[in-house]
Amino acid sequence: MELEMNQQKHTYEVDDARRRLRNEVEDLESRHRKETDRLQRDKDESERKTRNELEARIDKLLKDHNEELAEMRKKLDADTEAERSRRSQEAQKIEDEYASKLRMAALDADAKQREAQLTQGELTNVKSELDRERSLKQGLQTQLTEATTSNLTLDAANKAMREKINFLESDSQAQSQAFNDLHRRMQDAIEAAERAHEKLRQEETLRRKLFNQVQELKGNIRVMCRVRPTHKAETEPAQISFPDNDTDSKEVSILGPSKQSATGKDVTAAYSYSFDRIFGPAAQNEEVFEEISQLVQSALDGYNVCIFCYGQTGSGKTYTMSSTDGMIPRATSQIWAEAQRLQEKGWQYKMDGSFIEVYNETYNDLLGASEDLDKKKVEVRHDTIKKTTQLENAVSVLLEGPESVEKILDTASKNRTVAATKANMRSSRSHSVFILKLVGTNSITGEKSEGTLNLVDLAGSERLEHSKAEGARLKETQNINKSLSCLGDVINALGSGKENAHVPYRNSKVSLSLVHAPPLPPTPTNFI
Ligand SMILES: Nc1ncnc2c1ncn2[C@@H]1O[C@H](COP(=O)(O)OP(=O)(O)OP(=O)(O)O)[C@@H](O)[C@H]1O
Repeated sequence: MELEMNQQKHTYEVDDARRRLRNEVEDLESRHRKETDRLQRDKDESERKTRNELEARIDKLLKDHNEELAEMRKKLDADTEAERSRRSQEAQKIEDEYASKLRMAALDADAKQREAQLTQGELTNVKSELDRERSLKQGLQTQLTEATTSNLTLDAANKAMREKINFLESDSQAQSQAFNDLHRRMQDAIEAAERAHEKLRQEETLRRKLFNQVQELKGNIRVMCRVRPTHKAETEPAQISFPDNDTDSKEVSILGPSKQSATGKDVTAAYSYSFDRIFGPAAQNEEVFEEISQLVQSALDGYNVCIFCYGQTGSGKTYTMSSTDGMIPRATSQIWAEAQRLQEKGWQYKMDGSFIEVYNETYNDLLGASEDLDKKKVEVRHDTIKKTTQLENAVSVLLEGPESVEKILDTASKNRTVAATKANMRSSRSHSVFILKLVGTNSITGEKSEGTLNLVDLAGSERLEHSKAEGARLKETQNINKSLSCLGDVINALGSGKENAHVPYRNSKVSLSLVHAPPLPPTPTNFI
């Protein structure tokens, strides 16, 4: 029992010892674990510190290294730059030396070339001197030969002269008589030529007078009619006949529309008109000009000539007046040629040309600047004391040859084109007046003449009721009709034949622009 109890006690003690041991082991293990953890932490901390220190050292080392590198690079750059500038200075020096050597060489070459040129010049001089000497020698030789020949000729002439002198001496009285006769005859011939010239001048004055008397006898006012050819577009042209086409060419007959008479017959009325001259559709501008060229001549003789073209729109007024072979170019070239011819007879002419447009009873200068159209105020002024008429504010061109006329017509045509863009059909709705002033003086006879040639292209003459015009067009048509009717009054007054009859020039701008001659009203004026 005691054994059992000892055994049990021993078991308890062993168990207790075991338990204690186990606890101690566990305690030891836990302390060991804690110690291991602490050690591990310490180790980690120490490693981290070491790593940080290492990294900081590496960074510092790297920074130091980079700085060192940058320093070295800077130094290297500076060294390189210094080396480069030293090298470029050296190169520049070499270049300068080379350039100066080149300059020297060029100067040398120039000097050599100049020397060569001088030598060449000298050589040429020597050559030309040699040539001169040669030709001098040749000339001298020729002269010598000629002198020898002329010596022989002179000898022969001398001999002949001696013989002649001998002959003349024997007949000198007869010779001097013949010479005196010849001299007298020559004086007579000179005097006869002088008389003939004088007579010619008198004849010219007489011719002028008679020529213009003939013109006046033909009528101061002449009315001619030109019928233009039918246009293709005209489907029902008027039936016109020319009964005396082969003789006088003064009659024209127009067939009216056919109507039924009271007896039921178709009758066609014929309307006949007579003029001073009729030009049919085949007539060319040349033929028309032949008829008026005598009037143009009168203008040179100091008369005032007006040539009008009147008719409805499209009837051929501009074609007759201003086409390239129309009356204006033809008249001016005839005047130019005639003025040249009259120079022989002592006449000198000054010719001034102006070209104006009368639109809506206002003057426009067709030779002025196109931008001045409808802006610049052109006026006609009469000086009743000086008995002169002036176009104020309008360009007047001195005619220095037929080409000046071309220039005038060209400028006028350009201005008319500009005007046409302002108002459609404006050229048909305006009158244009070409004015040529001709002032002549005769230095031999002392005569003077002052004439004017007016070539007028009138506006189209539509009837108001036919034109169906309204607004601006109505105003234009009224102005045209008024001016044409006033012009008719002027022509009637001039044609009345009454002396001192009042001529209403001032009632319209177009007639006013045609009064040019001193005294007012003008000296014989011819109209077509
Ligand atoms: N005799 C002619 N021979 C050939 N063609 C002509 C003749 N007359 C006129 N013409 C032609 O008829 C057309 C009208 O003529 P033009 O322009 O001269 O008429 P106008 O009377 O001046 O008209 P407007 O009053 O409109 O200015 C033009 O094409 C012109 O070339």
